[in-house]
Amino acid sequence: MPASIVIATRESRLALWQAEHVRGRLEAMGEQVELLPMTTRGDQILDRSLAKVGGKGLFVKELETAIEDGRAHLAVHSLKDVPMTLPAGFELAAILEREDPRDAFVSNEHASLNRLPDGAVVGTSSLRRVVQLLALRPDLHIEPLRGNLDTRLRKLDDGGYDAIVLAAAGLQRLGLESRIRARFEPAEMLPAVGQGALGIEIRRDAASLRDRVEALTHRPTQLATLAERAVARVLGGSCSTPLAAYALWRGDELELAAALGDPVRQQRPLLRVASRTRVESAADAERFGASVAEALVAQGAASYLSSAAAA
Ligand SMILES: NCc1[nH]cc(CCC(=O)O)c1CC(=O)O
Repeated sequence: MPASIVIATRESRLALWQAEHVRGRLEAMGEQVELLPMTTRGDQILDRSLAKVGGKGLFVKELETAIEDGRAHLAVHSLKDVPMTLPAGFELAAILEREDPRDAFVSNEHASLNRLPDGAVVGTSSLRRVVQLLALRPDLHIEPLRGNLDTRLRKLDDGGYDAIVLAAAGLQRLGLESRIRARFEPAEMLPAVGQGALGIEIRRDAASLRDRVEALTHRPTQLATLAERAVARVLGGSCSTPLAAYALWRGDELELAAALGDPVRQQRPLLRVASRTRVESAADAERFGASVAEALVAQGAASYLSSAAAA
């Protein structure tokens, strides 16, 4: 019996829930597991938009250092926070079954986006959510909203916003489902790449650990999210790119939808692509995602993306 597996985790309630969830799954397979909680730069910086301070990688870097140093063996991430290309020497050893991928409308006074009064204030710092909210309701005032889930809910309750938008999966994991007033259908608010799924990161040279962990992979989620991640990778997306991509199984075919907004001219019409094909392997999924990215390029994605570079 090998020694216990150490999971490096952020200390937010959501990160701890996710790490505990994976601990439970591994223990059910007979593994011994310990958690190593740590604070990351991304958790410390709450006053600036993530896009400006270095992106989502900020939440991941310290965890990777702990794995590199041998203080921990793996990290559990919300897949949507994992950069499209991992640093050399790391890989995703498992992708767990996706939970609710949708975005949630959260408000104390209002039942849904459609019922918000003209000019209402909606909180989100996600450019993906901003451009899709404005496409649905050009009258809205969007205000930045950062912090972990509890912080964002407190800022709503303090009266700074009429409504906020959060991932349903995060709220559900923390037992905060009752805060959800409405769920957006993917057709109106397309989820982020990987939203609702968990990924397990290990060192690429940890072959025996990979063998022990990869049994947690849910193959349909893995293929769907590989396709989504390929869209973002081919477009060269970062978190300053208002990109959404969501893949859904229809029998043995994968249906992949993607939407791209302009990060600067946020009212510009979104570019949208939806396509469906048979997917049987990781290579199929990545090719499919790349073809959807190419379709966005054919619609003029470059002019949307160069807006980000100029900003
Ligand atoms: N960006 C932060 C983040 N990363 C993962 C989730 C939710 C859980 C998930 O999507 O798996 C959230 C909160 C949110 O976007 O509202």
